[in-house]
Amino acid sequence: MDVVSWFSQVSVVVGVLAVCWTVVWQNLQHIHLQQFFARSFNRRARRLAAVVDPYLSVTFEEYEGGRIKSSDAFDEIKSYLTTASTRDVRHLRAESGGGGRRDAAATDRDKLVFSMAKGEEVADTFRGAMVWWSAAGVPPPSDTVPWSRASRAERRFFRLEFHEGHRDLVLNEYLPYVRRQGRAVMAKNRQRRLYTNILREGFDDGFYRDVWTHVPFEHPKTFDKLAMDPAKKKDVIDDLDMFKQSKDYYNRVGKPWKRGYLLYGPPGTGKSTMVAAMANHLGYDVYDFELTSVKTNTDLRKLLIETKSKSIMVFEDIDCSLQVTGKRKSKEEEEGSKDGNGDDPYAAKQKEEEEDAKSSSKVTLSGLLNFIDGIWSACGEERLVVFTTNHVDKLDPALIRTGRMDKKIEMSYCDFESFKFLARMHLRDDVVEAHGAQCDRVRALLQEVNMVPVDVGEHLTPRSPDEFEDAGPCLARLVTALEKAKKEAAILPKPQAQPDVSGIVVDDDSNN
Ligand SMILES: Nc1ncnc2c1ncn2[C@@H]1O[C@H](COP(=O)(O)OP(=O)(O)OP(=O)(O)O)[C@@H](O)[C@H]1O
Ligand SMILES: [Mg+2]
Repeated sequence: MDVVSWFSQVSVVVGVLAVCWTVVWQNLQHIHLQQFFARSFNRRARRLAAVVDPYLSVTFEEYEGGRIKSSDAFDEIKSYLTTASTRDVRHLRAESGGGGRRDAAATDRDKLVFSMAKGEEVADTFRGAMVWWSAAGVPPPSDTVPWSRASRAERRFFRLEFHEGHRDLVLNEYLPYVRRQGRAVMAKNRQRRLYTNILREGFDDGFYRDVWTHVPFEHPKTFDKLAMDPAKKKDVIDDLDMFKQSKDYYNRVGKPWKRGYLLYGPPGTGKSTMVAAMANHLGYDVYDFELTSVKTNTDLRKLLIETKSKSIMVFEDIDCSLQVTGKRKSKEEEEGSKDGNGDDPYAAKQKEEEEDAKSSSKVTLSGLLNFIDGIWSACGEERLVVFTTNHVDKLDPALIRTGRMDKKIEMSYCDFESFKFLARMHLRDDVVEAHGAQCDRVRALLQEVNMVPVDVGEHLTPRSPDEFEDAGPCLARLVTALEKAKKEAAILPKPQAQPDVSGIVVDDDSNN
């Protein structure tokens, strides 16, 4: 007799016993000795069950903690089973893996990661103990909200079965081993991701599966392709490296392992590009927070809870996303109306539309401050919070004080060093030496006019294959553009330099 049919016969016997017990129990309702019989019968039934079915099981559900957060254990087990299951299982689930890593070899990019499909079972051994994993899913309860896709999703889980005699080994040693191995597999197959939060109606049903959507993160920018002052660049890279290695330090001082960066400067100076370079340098995922799509502080917290460790949380153009400009904003508005701007119907309409867009988000400054360093900010670790802005002077000082924004980096207009860097990147390594006269002219002009790196790069981009060989026309285009900008600058007032906020220290009185 094989094991399966033996078990099915045993199950029948146990089933019959269970029915008998129910009948006896119902008939004992009115008998005085009910409690005595119940206790002793239960004890014997448990012993009998242990003899006929000495197997225990542990279930790992995909969502835990009241279904707020996807379970790390579930993900780790899923990854562990990719190695254990592929040989023995007939039905597999396939996902792309490894392709999001910039260092991934071309063959890695085609790689797929397999895991067990629902209904499959696989055996595993650990120090002589045999265990069985199965993948299953149950339909959602019938009373879920009909329009919410998340709530209609199946509840997936893994079940582990093992002999009672291996209880301690499995619970205390095998499962921690599985989680460690799973994490290692996840790190190996990790496909870096760029997440975005999209507005979802009706997701507030206790099941927050879809608050983030993602695509593979494949931005090609790295620090060695970013034009900025070499000393400043080195400082940023050192700071990032230090942060990555500082787990013990953060533990020792009792601070959540995270760091805030403020990138500020005119449009086109490389702030967003710097975020991509940071993510590539650290190997982190990027969460792009679109605050205008976040309705309330509570929704912002839900988004935070669903972010994973080793990630960069970016708030682009923070001054436009939210009313974080504090009292200064209303003062400006007052001044604006005094200037008579209110008479311009086009400007008034545009302003109204902007206000409408902002008012769809009820995220407040204090909500954002709490997000950065409130009690919830400590869930997860190894994360950067990055704000970018074109108008650093408009931000509420509480938002950017040290401790919230630990490092403030100004991205500025192109200087001659940055020009040489961009010229070598876009054209040839020897371009500066080969076109000395034109480059000297560029140097002189850059001292007189401001041009952002994106524009310098655009003029230096070759427009025909010949221009790769001879950089003259590209440099000439740049010189012409700079001369034109100089003429215009002579007529228009010079743009104001960004204020220095690097050492700003502000009282923390707006976090209440
Ligand atoms: N310092 C730089 N080094 C190399 N490339 C740059 C630099 N600055 C800008 N660029 C190029 O210019 C383009 C625009 O840059 P980016 O989007 O990073 O600017 P930004 O500062 O974020 O602008 P905005 O304030 O409008 O968001 C990118 O394609 C980038 O490659
Ligand atoms: Mg940008």
